[in-house]
Amino acid sequence: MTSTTRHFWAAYLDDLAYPSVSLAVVTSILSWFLWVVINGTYNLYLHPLSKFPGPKLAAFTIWWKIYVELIQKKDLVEMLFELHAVYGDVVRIAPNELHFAKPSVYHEIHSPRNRWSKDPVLYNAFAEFESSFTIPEYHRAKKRKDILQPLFSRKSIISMQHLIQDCMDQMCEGIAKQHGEGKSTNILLAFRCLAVDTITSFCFAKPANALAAPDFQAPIERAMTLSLPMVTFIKYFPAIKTFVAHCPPLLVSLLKPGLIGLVNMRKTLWEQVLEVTKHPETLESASHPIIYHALLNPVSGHEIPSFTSLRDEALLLVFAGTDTASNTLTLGTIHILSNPDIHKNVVRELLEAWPRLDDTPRYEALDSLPYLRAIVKESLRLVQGVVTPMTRVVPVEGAELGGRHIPGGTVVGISNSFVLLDGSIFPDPHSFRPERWLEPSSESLDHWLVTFCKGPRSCLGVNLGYCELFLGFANLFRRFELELDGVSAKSLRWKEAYLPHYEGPDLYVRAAPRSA
Ligand code: HEM
Repeated sequence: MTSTTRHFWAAYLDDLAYPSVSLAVVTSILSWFLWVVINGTYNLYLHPLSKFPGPKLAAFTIWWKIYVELIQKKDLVEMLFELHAVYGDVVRIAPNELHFAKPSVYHEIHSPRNRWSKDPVLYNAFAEFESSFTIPEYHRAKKRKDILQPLFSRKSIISMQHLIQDCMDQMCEGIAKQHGEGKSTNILLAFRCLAVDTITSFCFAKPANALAAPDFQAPIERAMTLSLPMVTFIKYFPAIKTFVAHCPPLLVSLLKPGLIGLVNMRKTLWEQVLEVTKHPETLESASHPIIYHALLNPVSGHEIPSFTSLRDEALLLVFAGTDTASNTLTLGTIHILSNPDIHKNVVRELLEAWPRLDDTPRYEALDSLPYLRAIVKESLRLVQGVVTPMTRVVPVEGAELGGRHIPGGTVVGISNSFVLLDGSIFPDPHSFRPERWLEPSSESLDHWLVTFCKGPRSCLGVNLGYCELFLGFANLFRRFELELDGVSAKSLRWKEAYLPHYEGPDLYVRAAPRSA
């Protein structure tokens, strides 16, 4: 024993005789260490998942995954591809979590027959209270989604498409104005502003007015961009979420000035919730049906959500509908402009279907254009929607996945990337090839287009999403002659932050308005 260790133990034994703060600290650390070792040993050798392959450290402790994501700053999905190459189709990536690689397992996990819960660890990171997105249990989430579903049905979207077209018109005016000033357009910013105004005008009849910001530099856009990467931290350290949610606006603006747009947006949404809950009669003055008509309707036989839950529902809808749609439009636009043949084909089809610029076609007409349809699908495929595995919890009785029995309580997932980038389903999967959706056998591909997820927890906003994509591509490519300004499809770089989070250079596009 060295003299230092001798000294430590002597002090420790002294403390035992005369308990003190230092004794409490040392005892807590030793107990914690002992607990980690006992728990880790149980996880390795006795846990129901101990027979599944994977890195030993991942099986031992959740800290391995935290280390990879937060310290190494590696994308989880990138690591998953590496792990499957070593360990095969099923990998244990945390003490109680399995990830699968076979695309067929996607339809087993997200089967319409399943009533599985969402994994609370992941989904609690998104909001403090309940919303259709974050309620873990199927039955409770279904009740909430059933209330909202009619508003987001295809019929409802078709009847309210003028709201979306109004946002398109405003975006196109902004782009034309930039052209008039001799500027190129940052197309990602333009689409983000478009998406946030569309969702806020559709859901609340209160557009965020992001499209009115000069050069699409809207504070709300900036704030949403800054806040998304926080999800990766918050899922492991949920206390951060509570801190941020209760932080006085002044402190937020001092700590992270970019987040002030979010503070303002929350304030606006919450004031509306306060107004409609206190004075439901104000809903009569709304210009069209909004989410509160459904959520606060006592005759529908549903429980009326609490004030806090309504608040979080509103905020989550804005987040769910903004980056998803704008990422898809951006990725598609940059790929189309990087491929002259694809560009020519889509413009030719649009000029035929939309001969006079003043006669803007309706969504139903655009939806039937085969090449535009192929563009929309290929953009959805390559953008992938959500890249982090959308984890679900296997019910107590266990389940068969990929031909193996999975014990009840296991957290299971398969990232969208393992389906949408699978070369046996989509040959040359990293290339943007709309033609793949036009080939005779392409109908069977729809089964694998999982960008909106599948099953009972699939996207509530799928119809609104499709309408935005068809109108977005059609308006941009019909109304403008476009070319890339110093970027290409190779510039597109994304980092995983649950969604793909754009990290590449600013995506400038020169957009000259067509005269007819
Ligand atoms: C291109 C556009 C969109 C894509 C690719 C997309 C994709 C997805 C995906 C993959 C999920 C499953 C998430 C998970 O379980 O972790 C989801 C769920 C959801 N989406 Fe979308 N979405 C889009 C647009 C929208 C829009 C416009 C809204 C607005 C209403 C919306 C609202 C929701 C909601 C509320 C859920 C939660 C459903 C549930 O948990 O049962 N999405 N979306």
